[in-house]
Amino acid sequence: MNILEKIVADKCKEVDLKKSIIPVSQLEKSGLLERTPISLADALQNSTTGIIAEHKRRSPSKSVINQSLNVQDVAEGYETAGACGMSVLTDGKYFGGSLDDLILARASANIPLLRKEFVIDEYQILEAKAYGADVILLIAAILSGKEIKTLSEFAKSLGLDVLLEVHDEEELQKSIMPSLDMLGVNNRNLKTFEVSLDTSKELAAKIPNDFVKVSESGISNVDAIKELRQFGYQGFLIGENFMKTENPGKYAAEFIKALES
Ligand SMILES: O=C(O)c1ccccc1NCC(=O)[C@H](O)[C@H](O)COP(=O)(O)O
Repeated sequence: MNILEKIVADKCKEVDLKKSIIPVSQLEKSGLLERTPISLADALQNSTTGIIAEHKRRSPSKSVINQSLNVQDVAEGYETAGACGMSVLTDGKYFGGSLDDLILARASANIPLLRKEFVIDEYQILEAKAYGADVILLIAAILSGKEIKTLSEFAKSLGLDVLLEVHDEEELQKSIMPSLDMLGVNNRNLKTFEVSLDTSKELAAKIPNDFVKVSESGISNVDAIKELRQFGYQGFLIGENFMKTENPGKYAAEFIKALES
């Protein structure tokens, strides 16, 4: 089994357990689904920088990145820095995240929040909305075209934006559908962890212009963003480069200032 298969196998068990503890009917009755989400796609289209800054404590590829930070400080720092949106990893076993992180980020920042999760079930989308997210991620490498359609249409019915992530042309071809808002190209191969920004450059022309293009992973400097913009990218998801510093918000502010100059 590769790491992605292991994550998905664990996720299936986790979702089944959660459904038995907090059933869908309870989530629906909670009143938590009433909030009107903020669109990340709109924010990216109206932005001059397009930074989506991530909260990421650890990862399968890098092990520990930063476990000593308070998620509320990070969220506040990212908003003050001028990030367009924030990505919050909610997987516990592999990334050290949780839904509590999402709640705390929501309480501290009024920018679009992406629930960064391995979504395989509508239940996780309901959770995303209930805990304050504005956007969900769907990963083409772990879903069929039919699943992408069902899950993205469900997210849209709740008013959430959908970011669909691909890593190659085959994943892209099975995924293009009107219920997606943003198409993200992950520069990291999630099976081998190899990272190359060429992945974004090579796939750019194959992504229809109806979608906001987002480049994800391995972005560590302003010049890389300036180059990716030439390929039509409007969003840039950055995790480790911010999170490995003592003060991600302060570092993101310097990064964004440099991007604007
Ligand atoms: O980051 C990993 O090691 C990883 C492994 C397996 C599945 C997903 C993984 N990462 C999720 C992401 O896509 C990144 O956190 C995100 O794009 C930011 O990447 P980076 O700026 O390189 O931290």
